[in-house]
Amino acid sequence: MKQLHIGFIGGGNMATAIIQGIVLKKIVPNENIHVFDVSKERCDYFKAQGLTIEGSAVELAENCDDIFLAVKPQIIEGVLQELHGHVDEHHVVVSIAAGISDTYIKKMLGFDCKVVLVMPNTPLLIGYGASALAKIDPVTDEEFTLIKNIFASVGAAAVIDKEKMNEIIPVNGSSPAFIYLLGKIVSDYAETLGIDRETANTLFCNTLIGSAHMMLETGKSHDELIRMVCSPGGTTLKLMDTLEKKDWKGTLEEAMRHCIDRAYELGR
Ligand SMILES: NC(=O)C1=CN([C@@H]2O[C@H](COP(=O)(O)OP(=O)(O)OC[C@H]3O[C@@H](n4cnc5c(N)ncnc54)[C@H](OP(=O)(O)O)[C@@H]3O)[C@@H](O)[C@H]2O)C=CC1
Ligand SMILES: O=C(O)[C@@H]1CCC=N1
Repeated sequence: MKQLHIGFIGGGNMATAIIQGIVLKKIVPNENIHVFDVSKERCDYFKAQGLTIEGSAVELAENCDDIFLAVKPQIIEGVLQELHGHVDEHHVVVSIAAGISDTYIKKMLGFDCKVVLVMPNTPLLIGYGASALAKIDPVTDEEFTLIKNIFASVGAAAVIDKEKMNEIIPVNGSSPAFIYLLGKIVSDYAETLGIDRETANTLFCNTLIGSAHMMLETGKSHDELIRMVCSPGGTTLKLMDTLEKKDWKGTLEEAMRHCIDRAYELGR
């Protein structure tokens, strides 16, 4: 069987994380992973790992079966203009760009090409990612499974409807930033109370891991889990009351809404 060649246009944060998964799981030999990036530093980095460096997006399309669009949404138009006429029925175009729809990609490439939309996140870098994928006709089950396996090899992978690709962004794509901010606030405040910063960070991060496992594995509802922490007349209730008074829920919902709105603004 012909060996598959997987190409990445853009070799930044997300591409590096996805490539790491492909390399770790030996999905294809390293030389079958192709990268085109305008940054020489990124190209040198991948070359040192035995990957194939391409001189342009067009060259990459000529040498690859799967083409990952891993550049910022703001520059995707130029990349798709370049690719026009160089993508054919055998290629699968995988877009991880926030807000960019399959309709736009197909329009820019000029035909009903194969597109898979993915919203990954940076924890993929260390194998603990969470990615949402949408399968779109005429991608075959076999082609989609291969792409899904790449993301599943570096974390959790869930299939969602393509119409919800923007709505999922605050759930898994952008949420790591919010979680890191939470970690920073907790560590900063603990420090002002005379607690060693590293100790606070270790305790809080392990609390995040443990709480995530409680949500995933106990079968208990979020409310039940909250009740288990809130002793009657105790400390947690005071914490929760304050959050409620400050409309923490409303603030977070608004933040998620603005995140989605921005995806629609970036999108075409
Ligand atoms: N970061 C995240 O957490 C997530 C990002 N995404 C999506 O992933 C995509 C990439 O994001 P991210 O990895 O963070 O971005 P990065 O900026 O880290 O990576 C993009 C890379 O593409 C290079 N580049 C710029 N223009 C071109 C071009 N014309 N051809 C080839 N390469 C080019 C950039 O080089 P230079 O820096 O020199 O311009 C950079 O190395 C975005 O569309 C984003 O929406 C999705 C989910 C999560
Ligand atoms: O901030 C962004 O636009 C990208 C998409 C999700 C995470 N980072």
